[in-house]
Amino acid sequence: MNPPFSAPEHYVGLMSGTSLDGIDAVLADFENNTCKLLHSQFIPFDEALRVELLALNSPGPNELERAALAANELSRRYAAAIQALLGKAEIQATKVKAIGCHGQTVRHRPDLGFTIQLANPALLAELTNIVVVADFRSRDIAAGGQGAPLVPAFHAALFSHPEHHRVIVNIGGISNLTSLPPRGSVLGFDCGPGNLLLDAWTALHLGQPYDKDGAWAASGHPIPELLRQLLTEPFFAAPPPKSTGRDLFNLHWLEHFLSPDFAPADVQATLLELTVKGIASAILDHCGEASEVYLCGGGAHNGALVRRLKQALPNVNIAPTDDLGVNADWVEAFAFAWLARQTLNGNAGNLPEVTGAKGARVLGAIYPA
Ligand SMILES: Nc1ncnc2c1ncn2[C@@H]1O[C@H](COP(=O)(O)OP(=O)(O)OP(=O)(O)O)[C@@H](O)[C@H]1O
Ligand SMILES: CC(=O)N[C@H]1[C@@H]2OC[C@@H](O2)[C@@H](O)[C@@H]1O[C@H](C)C(=O)O
Repeated sequence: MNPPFSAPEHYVGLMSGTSLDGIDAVLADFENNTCKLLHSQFIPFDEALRVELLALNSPGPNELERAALAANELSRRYAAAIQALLGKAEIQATKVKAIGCHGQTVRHRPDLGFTIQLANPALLAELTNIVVVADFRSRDIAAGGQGAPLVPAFHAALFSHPEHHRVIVNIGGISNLTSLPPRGSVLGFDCGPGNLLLDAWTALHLGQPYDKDGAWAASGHPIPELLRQLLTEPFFAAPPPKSTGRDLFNLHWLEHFLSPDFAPADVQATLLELTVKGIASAILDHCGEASEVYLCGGGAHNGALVRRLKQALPNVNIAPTDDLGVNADWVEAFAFAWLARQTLNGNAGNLPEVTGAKGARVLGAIYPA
């Protein structure tokens, strides 16, 4: 039955992920419990902020102060992204119920009981005059969970099908999947690296931020012995719940396995295979009955990667989430708009069966307008 009246329920979702490419902002409407993506805006990081955020992923001098300053700078960029988004949408800030602000992950150590997403939500509330919900992951970790991935609850709400077993795969800096069987519980976990090693190797050797369409990787030949070595990383075989980040998968990790004899293009081809293998094995080992795989995140634009994934999974249909009505570039930011609404409504945002938390929890902290 429809409620007696309905009104738009506008939320903003903000995501700046492990790829460190920039800020994704979306305006969503959840009127009548539907999920509609209305507008989107991407703002790339300028080089200085990108370099500083990357540096803050590892221990360094004076990092407390630098982290606080970077959080302030990031929040000013978030506010600018929201201003552009609302301008495009011709919507006043007063019409937005809340901003779901993921922040910038610079450490993710659920094993040590913490995760850090840089942001200054108080400054963001001050600059936008909109309620901000932030720090979504800490409560799940406090409840014994991984604090990630959090998007599976949103994937379940938006993409489940009564008969088809669907898997949603996000290929961002890290790749993560959500398995949505028609019956039975949702499964979700990080699969391993998505684009972040491919990006780092491309930056090192070509001076470009990423390998467009996977063309450089496609020009090389995977090195079987290197791939075998990389796959000995225990994260790949570990059972879910599991999550990871730059704390593990970074250039230092890769360097342990490299030999000066390897041609850079062949290493890139091997890194592409590593991403493919991480995703394909996760699906084959944990989502056996799945017939449909939908891709989102920037990796969905990497033609070479998608081609190899299709070869590795010949028995499933692979398509972008655009085929389910949501542009592959905006799924994560959309999820954080949805998670903010869950929080304001006093509803849980995590799925304990995914993160391993002791129970369902209302996530995040609310900063009034
Ligand atoms: N045309 C393309 N060809 C190859 N790779 C691409 C292309 N477009 C985007 N990408 C990759 O996608 C990345 C950005 O992906 P995305 O925006 O999903 O990352 P993210 O938000 O940081 O992700 P996450 O939080 O899930 O780790 C880029 O760094 C690049 O590696
Ligand atoms: C700690 C952290 O920021 N994790 C991110 C990251 O990027 C992809 C993958 O690793 C996923 O676990 C998560 O993001 C998405 C939005 C999530 O929580 O579902």
